[in-house]
Amino acid sequence: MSIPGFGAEAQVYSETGSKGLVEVAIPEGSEWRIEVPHKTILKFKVTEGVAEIFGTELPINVELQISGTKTMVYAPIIYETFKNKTVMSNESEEIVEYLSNDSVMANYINLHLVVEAMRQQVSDNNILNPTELQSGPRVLIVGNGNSGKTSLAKLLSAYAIKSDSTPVLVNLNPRDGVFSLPGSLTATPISDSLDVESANGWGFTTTSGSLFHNPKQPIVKNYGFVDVNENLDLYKYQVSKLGVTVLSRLEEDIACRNGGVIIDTPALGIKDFTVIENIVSDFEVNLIVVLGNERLMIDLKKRFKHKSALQIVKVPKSEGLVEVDEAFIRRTQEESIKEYFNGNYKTRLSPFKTDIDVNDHTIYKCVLSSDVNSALSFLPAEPSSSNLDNSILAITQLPSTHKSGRELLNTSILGYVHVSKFDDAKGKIKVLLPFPGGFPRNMLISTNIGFNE
Ligand SMILES: Nc1ncnc2c1ncn2[C@@H]1O[C@H](COP(=O)(O)OP(=O)(O)OP(=O)(O)O)[C@@H](O)[C@H]1O
Repeated sequence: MSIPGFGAEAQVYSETGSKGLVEVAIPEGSEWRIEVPHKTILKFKVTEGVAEIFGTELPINVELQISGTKTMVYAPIIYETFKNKTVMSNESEEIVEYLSNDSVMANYINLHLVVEAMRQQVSDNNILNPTELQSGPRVLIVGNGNSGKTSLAKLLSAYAIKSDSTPVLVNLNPRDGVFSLPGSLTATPISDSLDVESANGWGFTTTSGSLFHNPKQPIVKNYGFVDVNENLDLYKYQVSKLGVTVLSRLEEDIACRNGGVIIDTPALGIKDFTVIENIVSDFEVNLIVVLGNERLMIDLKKRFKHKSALQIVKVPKSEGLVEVDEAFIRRTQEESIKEYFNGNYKTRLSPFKTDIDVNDHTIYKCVLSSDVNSALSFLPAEPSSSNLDNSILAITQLPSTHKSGRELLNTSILGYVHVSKFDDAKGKIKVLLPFPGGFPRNMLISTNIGFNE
C-alpha cells in the first residue's frame, strides 16, 4: 500500500457483495476519471469522505446519475487515511473509469485562492470606501480547443460559491449553451451550487416547477450559430452588448461587483487576437488565464504590454482531458435541448405544445457572413416548412410592434421554443414551449440550431 500524499497508487476496491456494485477509494489529491457514453447511465454515490466534480462537492450517501459525459471525481483532502469512497454500479462495459494521481487540481485551487484574495481586497475596499467602489477580478480563460477551459470555469465558479462569493459567469462559447440553449451567449450570477447531473454539468435555468438546485437566471444574447466563424461580426457585436450588460450589473449589485466575472471562451489562439482584445475591453478583464499554452501566454503578454493593470498567467492542462469528437458534442447539445424542455430524471418539466399563427408574429433569421454584405443584421425570414421544421426559435424581449430588424441586435432573449412542424397551407406553426402560458407577441428569431424531438 502506498502512503497518502506520496504518489499514492490508484486502487479500485473489489466487489462489495451486491451484484454490480464496485467500491472505489480515491486517495487524497487523486482523480477518478470517468467516461460515460450517451444512453448509458452511471449511478454512484459517495459513501465516505469528501469528493467533488470540478469544484462542486458531492453529497454523502445520495445516489447520483451521470450520462453522456467525460468527467472526474476529485478527492481534495485526506479523510481517515485514504477513505474517500464512492460506490458505483457499473454493469456497462462501455464505461471507462480509472484512478489517477496525476492531477493539476492543486494549481487550479491555488488560482482560485489568488482570485478569492483579489475579491477579498475589493470587498474590504468597498466597505471602507463606499464612494470609490471597485470591481472584483474579471477573469478571462483562454486556450486551445479541448484544453479544459470550461472545466476550469466550472471549478472557479464552484469554489467561489464555497467561498461565499457571487461571480457572474459569462459563457462566450455558443457551442455550449450554459443555463440556456446552444447558440446563445449568456451571463449568469452564480450564487448556488451547480448541478453535476445535468446534461452539460451546469444546471437548469428557471422553470415553472420546483428544482433540486436553485435555478440560475442568465441574461441571454442570441447568436444563433454554434461556430463563432459563421458570423464573426455578429458574434463580436453580441459579446460587446453582453459586456455592457454585465458591467452595468456589477455597478448595480454589490455582491456581483465584489465577486467579479469568470469568462469561458471558445478555442482562441493568437490569430484570434482581435476577438481576445475585444473581450478584454468589453468586460474590463484584469486577469487572463491561459491554459497550457506557453506560446500563447508570451504572445498575449507582448501584445498587451501597454496594459499595465492586466495580469496574464498560465496554468497547466490536465492529463485527464479527453478528446471530444463532433458527434459527442452534437449529442450533448441535443441532450441539453431535451433537458431545457423536458427536464431530467430528477426534474420532470411539463412542456406545452401549441399552434401559433405565423401572421401574428414577425420572424427574422440569423445570417451567415458569407450571405450578406453587412453581416450585422437579422433578415426577415420567409416562413416555410423547409426552413422552420425541427428548428429552434428565440423569443426576443422586443414586442412585435417594432418593425425594424436592426433593433434585434440590441435585445435579449426571453426564452426558446422548438418548432416541430410548420403547416404551409394553414400558416400555423406547431411549437413546443418550456412551460404553459400565452405565447408572447414578441419578435422571433429563427436560429440555425436544429433539433429532432
Ligand atoms: N481531469 C479530467 N479528467 C477527466 N476528464 C476531464 C478532466 N478535465 C476535463 N475533462 C473533460 O475533458 C473534456 C474537455 O474539457 P473542457 O470542455 O473543459 O475543455 P474546453 O477547453 O472547454 O473545450 P472546448 O475548447 O471544446 O470548449 C470535457 O469532457 C471535460 O469534462
